[in-house]
Amino acid sequence: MIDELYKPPLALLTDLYQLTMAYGYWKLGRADQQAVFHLFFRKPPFQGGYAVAAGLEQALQYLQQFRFDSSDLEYLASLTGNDDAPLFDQQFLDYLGQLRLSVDIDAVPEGTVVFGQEPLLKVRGPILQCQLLETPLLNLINFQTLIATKSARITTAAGDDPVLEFGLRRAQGIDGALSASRAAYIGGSAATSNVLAGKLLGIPVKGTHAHSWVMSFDTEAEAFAQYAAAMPNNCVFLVDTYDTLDGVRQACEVGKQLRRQGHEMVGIRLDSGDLAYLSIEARQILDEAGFPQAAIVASNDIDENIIASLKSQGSQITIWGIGTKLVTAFDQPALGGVYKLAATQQADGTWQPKIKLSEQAIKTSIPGSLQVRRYHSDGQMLGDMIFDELHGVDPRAMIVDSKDPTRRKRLTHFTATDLLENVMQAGQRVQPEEALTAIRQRARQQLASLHPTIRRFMNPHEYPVGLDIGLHERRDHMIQEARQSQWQGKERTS
Ligand SMILES: Nc1ncnc2c1ncn2[C@@H]1O[C@H](COP(=O)(O)OP(=O)(O)OP(=O)(O)O)[C@@H](O)[C@H]1O
Ligand SMILES: O=P(O)(O)OC[C@H]1O[C@H](OP(=O)(O)OP(=O)(O)O)[C@H](O)[C@@H]1O
Ligand SMILES: O=C(O)c1cccnc1
Ligand SMILES: [Mg+2]
Repeated sequence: MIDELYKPPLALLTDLYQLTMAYGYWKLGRADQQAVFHLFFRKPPFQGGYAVAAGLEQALQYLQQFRFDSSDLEYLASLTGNDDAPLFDQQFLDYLGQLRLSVDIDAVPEGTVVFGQEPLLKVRGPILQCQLLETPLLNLINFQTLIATKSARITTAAGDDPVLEFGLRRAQGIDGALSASRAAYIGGSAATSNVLAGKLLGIPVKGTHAHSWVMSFDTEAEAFAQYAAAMPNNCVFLVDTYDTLDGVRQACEVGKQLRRQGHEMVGIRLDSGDLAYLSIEARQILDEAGFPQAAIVASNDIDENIIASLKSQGSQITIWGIGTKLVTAFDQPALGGVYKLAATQQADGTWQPKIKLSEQAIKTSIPGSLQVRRYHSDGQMLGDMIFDELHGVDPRAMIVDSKDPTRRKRLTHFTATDLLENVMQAGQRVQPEEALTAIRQRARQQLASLHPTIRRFMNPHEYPVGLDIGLHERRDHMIQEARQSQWQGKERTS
């Protein structure tokens, strides 16, 4: 069953409406019309000030295996419309059978800190292909970006203390667990309890023991002693099965025996009760017993806000075990990333920018073939400019806030980097897989170069992101024109 579910090709892992549109383009002879789509989110998750991009590697792997096999085509042939006739012509299904991706993709590298409205991915190629990819790309990028961001918040709160990701049992199924472990690691967690994620993705694995181990013996002292005998080099004793502080004393006794045998107890784990009070008391007991280096691991429904609170209470926790709240992104379980058409090529070869209007300014799309230019100075990120590569950057070097055009900022005399890099050309991957450790390091470095007020959990300072002033003016013009033609249309029909 698991093998069957995840066996490529996975071209059917899309919404049916992508195939109904693909069919329409094919019938109209427009399948190969060139188009540009952008994948972006509008607002960072968790009411925060930033997000950490993740999931590109899995997206590229998806694209590399993309094709419809005969069983996919047989299934599509079985679909019918409301007249019970087949939904798709056989010639279209033959076309899908032959289809190989020829799109170009530019993407921000994983681990990049990104903001609302900025394309994380730009797909350029035949409109039929671009459209089919909307759903799988969103599926693959939205979730990992969400979890990498949650992990960045949690690890920021933890500071120099390691965060262990313990989420497998609460994750959204098998793939939800594996991709959450990967994204959590990108966002800064130090290890996972998920052994399969360790094997498949090379993430360090860590584990202590559960209450059941203690409960299976007559006494806690015996449980710790037997655990130490079995695994003297990995002793983190869970001390809260009966009486937490008594448990810490028992752990110290076994720690002393271990030391006599030439091993050192790693620490203890607290999994209930007042974690500030208990960690402070536990620290004192451990120190007095000669274990000032022993770690105090804490788990139990912890998130970034609880970490911050515990730290402000002077807690002595040194390692954080975080499951549910991390891998389910508990307080915001989905990132609202979207994938929008932004330009099409005309018969004469020129590109026509496309715009979608909305009552809400933030939902009016940004037309063109976009790139993001990031300005920095002295290791600090200062602002991002979204510009249209078809026009280049306006010499006025000014960004305009797309939500409030009165807010403008000049960006000159700084170093600039363009964030989107070419990762796929004519359907072929052109960048090798990046090491997860390098991606994690990129996230770490970029988070460090963000002003702390932007990293704040509550009501963060807004990082300056704006449209190149030329792009802003062209977009504004398109908005006015689109509104006007709508009014004229209404007048004609009324
Ligand atoms: N000092 C503290 N300050 C703020 N939050 C805390 C503090 N100590 C523990 N917490 C958090 O409070 C919540 C306590 O949850 P709950 O009442 O379900 O746990 P418990 O009764 O201590 O343990 P359990 O039910 O697992 O035996 C957890 O989310 C925990 O992380
Ligand atoms: O709390 P999380 O952040 O999800 O971390 C993982 C939790 O999983 C384990 O217990 P489990 O929740 O299975 O049982 P318990 O709550 O009864 O200890 C562990 O003891 C943690 O409490
Ligand atoms: O190793 C642990 O302590 C652990 C692993 C998974 C879930 N909770 C705790
Ligand atoms: Mg629990």
